[in-house]
Amino acid sequence: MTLRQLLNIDPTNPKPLIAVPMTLGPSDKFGPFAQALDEQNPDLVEWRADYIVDAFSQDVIWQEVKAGAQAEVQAKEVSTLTQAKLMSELDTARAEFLENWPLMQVQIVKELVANAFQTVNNRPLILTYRSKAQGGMGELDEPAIASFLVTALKAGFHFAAVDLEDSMDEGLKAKVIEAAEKVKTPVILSYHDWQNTPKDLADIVKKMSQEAVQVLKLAVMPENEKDVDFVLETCQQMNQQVDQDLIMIAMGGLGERSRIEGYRYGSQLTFASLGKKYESASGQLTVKDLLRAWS
Ligand SMILES: O=C1C[C@@](O)(C(=O)O)C[C@@H](O)[C@@H]1O
Repeated sequence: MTLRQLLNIDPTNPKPLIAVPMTLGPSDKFGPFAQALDEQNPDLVEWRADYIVDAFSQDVIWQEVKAGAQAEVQAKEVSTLTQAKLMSELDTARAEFLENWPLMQVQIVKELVANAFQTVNNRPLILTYRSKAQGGMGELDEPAIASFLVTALKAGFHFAAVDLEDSMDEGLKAKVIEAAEKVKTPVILSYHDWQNTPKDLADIVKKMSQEAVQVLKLAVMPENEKDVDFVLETCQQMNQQVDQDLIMIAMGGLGERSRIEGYRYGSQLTFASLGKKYESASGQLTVKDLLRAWS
């Protein structure tokens, strides 16, 4: 099944799918992004949740709750001794907070997900949380990332696909895959190398294909034109050998042509940006430049 068929997006169109990243943080304006989306109308949006979710992590929210409680105590006209006593009660408050956190987290994630779907006007949305180690902005640890993804998948909105980092702990990966299966959301297993183009790229693809996922995505950094050819040729070759749909990208300026020509080698989706300020990886073209290159 092609990726277009799998995601049920205009299955007869011979061109690859175009996905634009939504890289909005808590203080960014969502309106201009939504407007650019309407104008450029890509097939999918990739919600890069790592740009926003960390601002609502357990740690951050606790610091806010604590600061609020401290300010309240300080505003009270009580003796220093009473103030000290009230402050010491913060420990109990912390324990209560931790107990309530799972429910709070569900509520927070629901609101973030609802907001993401509203911004993209219910277009097909890929759920992605990219960790710093894999070139993203996210600093949550792996259990927190897995918990976020599972909670987001269960939030009552249908994601077109969920991105899962191949480097994640096997047990946690299995939890996300299980949650995705339950809500019938395909999983894109992702591998990134921001430094090199690994010589054993084909073996990496084969190993990734052992997982119970529907799509494999590999984005690597080429050092020369040969590396770009190597990525494209490996994509073509692996298409014959693995069941999953493939997305293979050579990043950086050198790799630009892989984003334009990749589909001729069987790469079924290409990432492009709604404008330079929204790009999520080096070498990404704007949707306009990509369409120009194809015309
Ligand atoms: O994995 C990828 C591919 C990507 O890194 C790129 O090179 O276009 C962009 C990311 O947003 C996406 O999650």
